[in-house]
Amino acid sequence: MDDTVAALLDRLKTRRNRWNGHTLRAEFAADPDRFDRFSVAFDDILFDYSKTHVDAETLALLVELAEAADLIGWRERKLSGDAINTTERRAVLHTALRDRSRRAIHLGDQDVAADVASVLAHMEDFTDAVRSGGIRGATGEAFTDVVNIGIGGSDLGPRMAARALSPYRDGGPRVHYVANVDGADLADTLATLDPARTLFLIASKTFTTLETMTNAASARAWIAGQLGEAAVPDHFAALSTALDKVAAFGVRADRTFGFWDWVGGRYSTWSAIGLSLALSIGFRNFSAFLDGAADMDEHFQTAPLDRNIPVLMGMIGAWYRDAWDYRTLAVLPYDQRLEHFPAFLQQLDMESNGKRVTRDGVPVSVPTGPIVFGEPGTNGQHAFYQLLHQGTDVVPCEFLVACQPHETLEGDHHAKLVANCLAQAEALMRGRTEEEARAQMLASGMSATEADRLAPHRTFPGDRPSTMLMYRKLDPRTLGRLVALYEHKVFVQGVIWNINSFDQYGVELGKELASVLLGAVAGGEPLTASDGSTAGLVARYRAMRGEA
Ligand SMILES: O=P(O)(O)OC[C@H]1O[C@](O)(CO)[C@@H](O)[C@@H]1O
Repeated sequence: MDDTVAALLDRLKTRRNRWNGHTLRAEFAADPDRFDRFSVAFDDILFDYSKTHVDAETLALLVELAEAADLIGWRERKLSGDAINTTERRAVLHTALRDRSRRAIHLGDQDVAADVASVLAHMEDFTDAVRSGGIRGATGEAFTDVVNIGIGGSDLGPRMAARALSPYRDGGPRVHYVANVDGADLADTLATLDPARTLFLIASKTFTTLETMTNAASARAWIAGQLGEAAVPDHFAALSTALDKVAAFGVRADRTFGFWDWVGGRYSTWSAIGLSLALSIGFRNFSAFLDGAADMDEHFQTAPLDRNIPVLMGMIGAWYRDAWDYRTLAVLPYDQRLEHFPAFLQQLDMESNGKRVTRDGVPVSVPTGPIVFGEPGTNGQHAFYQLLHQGTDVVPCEFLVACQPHETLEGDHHAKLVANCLAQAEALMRGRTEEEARAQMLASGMSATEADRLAPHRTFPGDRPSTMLMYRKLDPRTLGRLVALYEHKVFVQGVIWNINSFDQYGVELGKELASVLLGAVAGGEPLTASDGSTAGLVARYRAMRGEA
């Protein structure tokens, strides 16, 4: 890590001491303008960070840190197509997938904008034809169901977005997502489907991933078994960079949607990998989703650092991770249709920034990415919020909430939802002192002895930080903005930590060992290199199946 960056991180650690014996609650009491000073709006999205331990001086230090880490330079290098994924020697150009200005970028002989436009046009034609019944299955039936077979980045983004934007389906096909190699995933999905009306999308950047290839082979066998081998080409499309492997699987060229090695898996929803989403919500809505991301790209590129939402989110996260040693991050959407957003962010954040060496391969000197988890509110309130409020670990929280619902139900669902969201953030920050807890119990008529006994249990330490993203409505454009916002946030943190956010070697060792173990698990081949525990478990597994 650069000396200036390290010195600034040290100054931030010292700055943290300002909060010893001082609380956010006191800060709000002393500063009636705190919300205005520590919130920023970008069109329909408001980012409120006034409930974090940021003050004017800390904000200035965080901006200085971003500048010292050369965030602006890295942002430019990324956009220009430099190979900033240094380990894999690849450009990182997912922003080009939604760049409506079609800014010219050439990678060697490749005209990136032209290639993106051509695949998008193909996706649009296909989407329109499937949705209108122009493209049908082998028996002449229109497609009512689309099954995306993919995992990781080839699953989580489109799955999350299709659920989030389900009100925009407008007669489009139902979309299903099969990821797990556990046969239960595919079998349970197939049980609900009519093969004559089902279209499969095999989504895999590499077209080698064990889970996806296993599920694709079984889906292919299911169609061949139900409709005959000749029906297979009519019921499959593929989304991949590995066009030769797609052809070998038997997918027709006109059903093949390509993308490129400069699109990372977890950043690929904007590419052909988003086809299931486009089929679900129609291409016009898919375009609005891309436009929303482009809006956020523009904001990230042009807004001053201290008014730049992804920069602020990234820097605040880095401040809590490095100066406060907070190890986790809860993402809490008060928006049921964002139920898959935490899982999507787990891959985006943890696969990107779960790194222990710098770009130069030396151990990092500060903690990197947090453990990300979350659930939609209000459900999470009845599960793990106890720990958020009274546990021994402080968990910074990111709340998300829409101002307008899609529903027009009787009753006050949305007002109750929003009241709960705001209340949780307030409760985490404000807390309740032991005196307040005791006074409340006495006021309710409880005896002094009982109030004394219960007071420690009913005390909330408070001063627990959270941010709030409040947006008008979860429509395609806003979802595009939110997803791009988090992409940039993760990038910002990778720059501060001087790590490569765009490789994922950490997933490989387990995959390699699984392929070694498969022979022993499935066929009883001798285990030569495994430890005693693994060998014992394999033996037990085979014995339980009567195969030993
Ligand atoms: O799209 P593919 O090549 O099947 O890969 C799926 C996922 O596997 C990973 O390589 C590792 O989990 C992810 O980065 C990727 O999104």
